[in-house]
Amino acid sequence: MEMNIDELNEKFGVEGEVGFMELDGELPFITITNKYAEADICLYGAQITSFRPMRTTDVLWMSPYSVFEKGKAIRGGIPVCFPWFGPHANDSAMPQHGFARTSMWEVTEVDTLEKGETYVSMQLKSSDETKAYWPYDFIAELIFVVGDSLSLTLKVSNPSDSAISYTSALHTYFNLSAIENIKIAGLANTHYENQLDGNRYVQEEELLEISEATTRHYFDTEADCIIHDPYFKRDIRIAKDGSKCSTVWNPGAEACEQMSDMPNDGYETFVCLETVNKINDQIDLAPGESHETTAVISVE
Ligand SMILES: O=P(O)(O)OC[C@H]1O[C@H](O)[C@H](O)[C@@H](O)[C@@H]1O
Repeated sequence: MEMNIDELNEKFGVEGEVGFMELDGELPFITITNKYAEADICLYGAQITSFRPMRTTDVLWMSPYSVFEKGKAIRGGIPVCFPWFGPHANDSAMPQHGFARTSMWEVTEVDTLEKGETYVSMQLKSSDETKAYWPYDFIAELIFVVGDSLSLTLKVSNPSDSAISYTSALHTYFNLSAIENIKIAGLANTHYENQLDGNRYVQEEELLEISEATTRHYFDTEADCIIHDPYFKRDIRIAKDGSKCSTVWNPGAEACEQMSDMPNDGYETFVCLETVNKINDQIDLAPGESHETTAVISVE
């Protein structure tokens, strides 16, 4: 049973730190304020839409034209793509990026950790509704730790007695001063598939700069990536675990114009650098197994 705002506040609210409210329409959000940062997480999609370490501008980009309506994906923050990332493998009628981002998640725990960070866990379990898209049993948990860094972990468990396989992404939209100002470190000498021409390449440049529509899926990337943004005077570091694939996406001007939930110049102020399990890193879970994918985002 879905809990209402009063019930959520009663059960999980923490005076002065964690509250529940309807923001941007009728969708319920968790709002977090602690000594390190502020953050907003929507229960629809378990999607964090804002992470503001103290005295810095938002690390996450949100489209001002995003819709906040059940049945539609929220544009910005960190959508969770699961149990598939990208189009469905063999049925084009299925939703792009799976159903996790358009499902209501249940809050299972809220806690204040020893050093004052806020811990939130949310859960999405298989149901008749999810089985209409994907006929398997699963338990997905998304665990956030909001401190001076933001950590999120997608843990997927297989409670059934047959194997399951999935792909996923923590599809992070980073807020930039401007796309032409940034350089991304951490991807040099790695192989990638360019989704826009279907070919595979090696990135020879030390630093990636983005000057046109870009959709690259990098393999065997386990190192930290750093987005240097000199005009915002910050470096954003993305460390990860349990993921060997990273996707870099920016739609560029032309594709951006086609997207109704993004202003025409939206592409100028974000880049998606996504923590992915796909291509050579699909996850296969035997009965009883689980897998954790973690991204830790910090500002330097
Ligand atoms: O528009 P969405 O369904 O949210 O997808 C946005 C983008 O997500 C990923 O980065 C894919 O690689 C892109 O091909 C896609 O355009």
